Amino acid sequence: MTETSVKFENVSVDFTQDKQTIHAVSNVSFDIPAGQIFGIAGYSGAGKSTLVRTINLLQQPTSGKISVLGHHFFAKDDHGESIIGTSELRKERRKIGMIFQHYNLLNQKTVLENVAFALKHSGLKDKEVQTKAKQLLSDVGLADYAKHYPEQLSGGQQQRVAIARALANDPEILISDEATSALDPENTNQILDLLQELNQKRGLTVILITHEMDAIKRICDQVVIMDQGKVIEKGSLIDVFVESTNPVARKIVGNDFDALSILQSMKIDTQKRNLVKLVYFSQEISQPIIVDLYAKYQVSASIVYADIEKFKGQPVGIMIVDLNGTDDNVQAALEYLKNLDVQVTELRGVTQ
Ligand SMILES: Nc1ncnc2c1ncn2[C@@H]1O[C@H](COP(=O)(O)OP(=O)(O)OP(=O)(O)O)[C@@H](O)[C@H]1O
Repeated sequence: MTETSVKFENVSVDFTQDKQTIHAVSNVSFDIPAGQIFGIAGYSGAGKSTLVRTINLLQQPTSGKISVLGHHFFAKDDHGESIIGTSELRKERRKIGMIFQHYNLLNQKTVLENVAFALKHSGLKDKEVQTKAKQLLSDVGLADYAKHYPEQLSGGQQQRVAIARALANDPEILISDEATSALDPENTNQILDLLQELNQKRGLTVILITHEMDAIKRICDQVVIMDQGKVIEKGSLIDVFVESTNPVARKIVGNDFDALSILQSMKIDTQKRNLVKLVYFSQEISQPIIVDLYAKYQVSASIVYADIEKFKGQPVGIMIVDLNGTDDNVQAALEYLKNLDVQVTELRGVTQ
């Protein structure tokens, strides 16, 4: 398996409408590592769907370069254009499954027939098709629903059928474009957990396009935030949700972890106080930190703000503390915290 599943290099997509040019995607470059759950988030109209449609060339870029699973798919610059051949593209597209907000199931066919339909060109014999389709339904938790018709199923169950169908050709990449947007919170979480299970069991790369930040926080390893066609933030969940200082990205991901917004809302004067933000990755660590700082360095730490959030099931804590002690002791205490793998950001003067 290649290490990078999708590589975008300076990808742009323009549309012309009523003689106006819409820059739906502008000069986007990033890699999606194989085997990850990779989120692409942003407001409606940010360019997310257009960008992911370039992966399997359902949408041809205006310029830029795209490689998928180590294969060159498309390149266009001032010197010319090169595009993967039609038959090779057809073959490669089988490695890319897609699910959408709309399930697009055939209502006159049973659930099993819907999945079997996707195996029509697989070269398998009828019996093998039936066996594989049944296995796929079992993989998505619908073993008992083979003979049902789509309309007899809930939205969440129908999306499971769509997932089974998308997995029919054993893809290496599954693109989920707002697949949970029409579902209630419980069904949303069940579908997200299924995507995570498929990622873990099959090594499937999942590309999750969504405007729902809770979905990203629940299962993604990395995320890019798009706004007006551009990537404005990218990195791990901690990089984006906790450490980002990009004002638009902050608005999109929320302010729960943003020290600046927290301090502004509390009207705290950061000029006069020795405030630091501590981000740590274990629930148990907060109490010992405070006690240790005093015991080891005679630095008292009053808690201004504390919160714990789960990122991909792992609790992450954020505290803003006001440190009091001699300058040397405060510096020694900060070094001690950094050695404990606590991310330390000094906040003196962040609010003016
Ligand atoms: N075929 C098209 N012709 C003209 N404009 C388009 C076309 N497809 C998309 N756009 C425009 O490109 C921009 C990006 O749209 P896109 O659907 O990629 O955004 P998005 O982030 O996926 O949002 P949403 O979740 O609402 O679909 C929007 O301004 C949209 O109106």
